Amino acid sequence: MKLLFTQSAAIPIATASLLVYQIFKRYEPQSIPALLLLLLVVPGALVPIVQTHFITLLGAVLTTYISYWSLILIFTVAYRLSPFHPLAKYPGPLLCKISKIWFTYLVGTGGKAHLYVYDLHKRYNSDIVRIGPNEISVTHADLSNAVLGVKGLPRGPYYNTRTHEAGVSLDGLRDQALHTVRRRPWSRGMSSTSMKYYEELVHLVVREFVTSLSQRAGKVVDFTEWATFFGVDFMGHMAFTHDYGMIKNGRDDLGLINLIENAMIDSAWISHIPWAVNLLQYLFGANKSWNRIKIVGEQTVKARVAAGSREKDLFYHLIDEEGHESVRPTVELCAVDGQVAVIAGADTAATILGHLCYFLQTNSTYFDRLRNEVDEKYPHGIESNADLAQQATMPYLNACINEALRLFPPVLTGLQRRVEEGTGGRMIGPYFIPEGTQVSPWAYVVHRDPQHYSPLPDTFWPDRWLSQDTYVLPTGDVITQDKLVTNREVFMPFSLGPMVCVGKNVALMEIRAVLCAVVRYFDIEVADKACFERYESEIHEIFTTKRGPLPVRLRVRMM
Ligand code: HEM
Repeated sequence: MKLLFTQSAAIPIATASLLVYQIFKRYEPQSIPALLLLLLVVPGALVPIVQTHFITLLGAVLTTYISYWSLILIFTVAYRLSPFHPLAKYPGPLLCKISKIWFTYLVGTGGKAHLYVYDLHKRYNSDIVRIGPNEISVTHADLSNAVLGVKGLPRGPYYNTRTHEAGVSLDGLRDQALHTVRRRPWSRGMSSTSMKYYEELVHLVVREFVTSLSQRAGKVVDFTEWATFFGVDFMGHMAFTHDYGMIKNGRDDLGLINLIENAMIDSAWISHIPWAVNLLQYLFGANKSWNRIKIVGEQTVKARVAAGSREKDLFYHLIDEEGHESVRPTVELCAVDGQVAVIAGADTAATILGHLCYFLQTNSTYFDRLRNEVDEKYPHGIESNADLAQQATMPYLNACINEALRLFPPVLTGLQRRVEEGTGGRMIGPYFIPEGTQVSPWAYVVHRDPQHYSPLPDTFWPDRWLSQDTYVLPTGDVITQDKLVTNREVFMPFSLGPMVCVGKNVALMEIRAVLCAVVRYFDIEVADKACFERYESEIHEIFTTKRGPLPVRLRVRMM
């Protein structure tokens, strides 16, 4: 009687799986045809070779496929855990070393990956921890130079998901040279002349925001929701001269906010396993929310193109109306980039406004200090002094904003970069990082590292951003300046270097303007204490930030 599985059957299967494992290790194939070929066709081709060693065809098929796949897995895991792996000397949890699937699971099921990475750095007491087989999180100060800086690293495969039918959006471009070219129209859209125009828009939308909230004075409003109304309406005006009307109507008729949130949730976890994107989309249509956003975006762009360039909004620059570029970008690609602006700009600015409402309401001394500064600056109301650039010089206002951005950067995820093959590796401070490694600095983790921000790195304490000789800590203790560490070099809520947020100045302008207006014109009363108490625990990482409600009652103070 023939044996079920003899040595002569095992040799071809083991050899093929070892070869295919090497292909996976070296080339990381991601296309569906390549995956089908390597995972289904190759073992299928082995069946006739080994079939004679089996009693039944079914036995041959099952044994071949199962042992082929198992061997590939065993080779993979053994190498990743072995001392021969190039990242072997860096600490990290076993499951992270074995596969990125564990980390993806954490992102997809809990939205608390930022806390996980924070804990890992504490647990291993290390500047570098392994969060994937070929990925590290880094907190060393040199990240601002060696990872994100001008001579830093290109983006990693996390960004592969930002490929649309019309092309790759600016925020997904991994090729540094191409990124520089594509960023040019954006930079023109952020010039000082453009900023003057956006300043008018900020005034317009802030005025509408204050008016609409005054009409609801005494009633409960959710500040998280209203901040998002502001963010979306402002970006609509800025990007497309389009009014989404959320502030005016006090609601989101298009359901755009939910769509954006769902799209971010989907891409937050899928982006960690870019090799599976095609498969997941094919099997589960994992792109549904993005497709809906695309439809809404296309309608906005159609209306914008039909209306023509009445104003020099961001789209005017993206579409290159002034003809600066030798090759004009397509309307479709500009539409994608314009939508990116709305998605990247609306929710992030709103997030920080919500965080500020939370922190200042739970620390009334900070709120009072801020109000004193604003009242002093605007004794006759904000309209009397319309130059928003002056708000950049208000020390306490900016200290509060920086502190909120430090503790809860709206882009909560790590900004993945990659040491490309053929570069010979990269030094980050004293650490050698081999080729083929994904390097992710997580602003949330870097900003809470006591080597960069101390004392009380986990506490909201705006004073750390002020320049003084002595400081009174929230604990009541007094420290001198030499005991304070505030490392501005690694302050990265907007990222750093050539891929720094292109909307940083606009974002700061809006945030300052809204915060000044709210503090100047309203008394704020917490309407549901429980929501405020659980606010921090309801913060979830979805690339950006998913946050809970902040129900407040506003009373008009003075106009
Ligand atoms: C508080 C508000 C904001 C924060 C915290 C923020 C944060 C960031 C961060 C961290 C990045 C880098 C992301 C990465 O490399 O994956 C980024 C990129 C970007 N942001 Fe912002 N952002 C804000 C507001 C805005 C606004 C208002 C706009 C639009 C006008 C905008 C447009 C963009 C774009 C287009 C990119 C991609 C830049 C590039 O690839 O060159 N952001 N932002």
